[in-house]
Amino acid sequence: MSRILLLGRNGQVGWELQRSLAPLGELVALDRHSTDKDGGCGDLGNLEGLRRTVLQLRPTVIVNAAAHTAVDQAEREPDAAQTLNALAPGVLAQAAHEVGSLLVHYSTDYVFDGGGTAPRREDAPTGPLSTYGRTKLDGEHAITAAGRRHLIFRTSWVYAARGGNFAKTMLRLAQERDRLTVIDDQFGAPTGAELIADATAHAIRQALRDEACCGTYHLAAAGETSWNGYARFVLDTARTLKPDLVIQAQEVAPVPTSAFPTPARRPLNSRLDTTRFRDTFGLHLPEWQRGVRRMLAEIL
Ligand SMILES: NC(=O)C1=CN([C@@H]2O[C@H](COP(=O)(O)OP(=O)(O)OC[C@H]3O[C@@H](n4cnc5c(N)ncnc54)[C@H](OP(=O)(O)O)[C@@H]3O)[C@@H](O)[C@H]2O)C=CC1
Ligand SMILES: Cc1cn([C@H]2C[C@H](O)[C@@H](COP(=O)(O)OP(=O)(O)O[C@H]3O[C@@H](C)C(=O)[C@@H](O)[C@H]3O)O2)c(=O)[nH]c1=O
Repeated sequence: MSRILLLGRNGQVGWELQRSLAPLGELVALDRHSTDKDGGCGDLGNLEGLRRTVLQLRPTVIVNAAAHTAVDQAEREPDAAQTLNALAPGVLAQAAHEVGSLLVHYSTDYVFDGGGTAPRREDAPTGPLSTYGRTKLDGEHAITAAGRRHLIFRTSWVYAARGGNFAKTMLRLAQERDRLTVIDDQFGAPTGAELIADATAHAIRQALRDEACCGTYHLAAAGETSWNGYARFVLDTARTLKPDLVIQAQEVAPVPTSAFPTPARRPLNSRLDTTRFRDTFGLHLPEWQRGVRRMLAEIL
């Protein structure tokens, strides 16, 4: 029977993984507060504890859903971001190598520089614009350098019913303000944690049977929108699903990136080409609107 070690169990993706991974075997799900007493150390900042956890548990699969995901905050605390997003995945990869585990990890569209308009393939040149993107890319490199079989899923614009995300921010702001200003020149695909978790479980099953499936994959919902288009869709759908919801904002004004300065630069083109994922795992990735609608129906 497989033993699966899940790190970051309380995040958007981690929470959904608890559900999707449970049928695969014995699941040991940790968060940053988990200590030896309840089955290991789940703090990505404690590199020695993390390593000990893997060596003691000897899991068949390690799924790392924990990360430093506060994009602007990472500019102020690059060392913390580097430890969580780069050093910890490196330690996990090395320990996985020692005990023979398959390591599953998540990365981001923010490893790219956002040039052009075409969806990026996995082998496209990277060029992160932010500390978050750079540290996530360092994490990818640390995993591939360890030389053990792994799955790295680069995804984008993640949302879930549980946890904080852009869609929920828009819903909150639209109830407080008359007008929202939202960038309309950054493009990507909002991707549900539920979809990521289901696809991960499916891919793990396949990778345990067939080592050739290992590597880096783009895993994102189909279609594309801008943050502005996403915000409009969220508010329009919310109005339809819950007509008595008081939405103050009458306008979601489109603005260019230059008019919305943030500490971290974000890519203009976050489109991910998911052909490799589809061809390898044979899974249909639905249009982004479907999951967003479902999430809104759940939370409203
Ligand atoms: N969110 C997004 O838009 C995107 C995310 N990704 C990647 O997907 C993965 C999952 O992201 P998502 O679920 O959205 O992220 P969340 O921010 O929802 O969850 C991240 C989790 O990491 C945990 N964490 C933070 N610091 C530590 C630590 N020191 N030790 C252990 N756990 C820690 C957090 O714990 P706590 O709850 O206690 O803070 C949280 O549960 C990440 O690798 C992320 O980089 C990729 C593309 C887009
Ligand atoms: C709140 C707000 C944001 N924006 C812009 C800023 C930014 O360009 C974009 C998204 O803002 P956020 O800060 O919510 O999202 P951000 O934290 O940049 O989201 C990213 O998170 C990391 C973890 C990832 O890996 C990425 O795929 C991506 O999902 O929307 C507006 O234009 N108006 C607003 O009112």
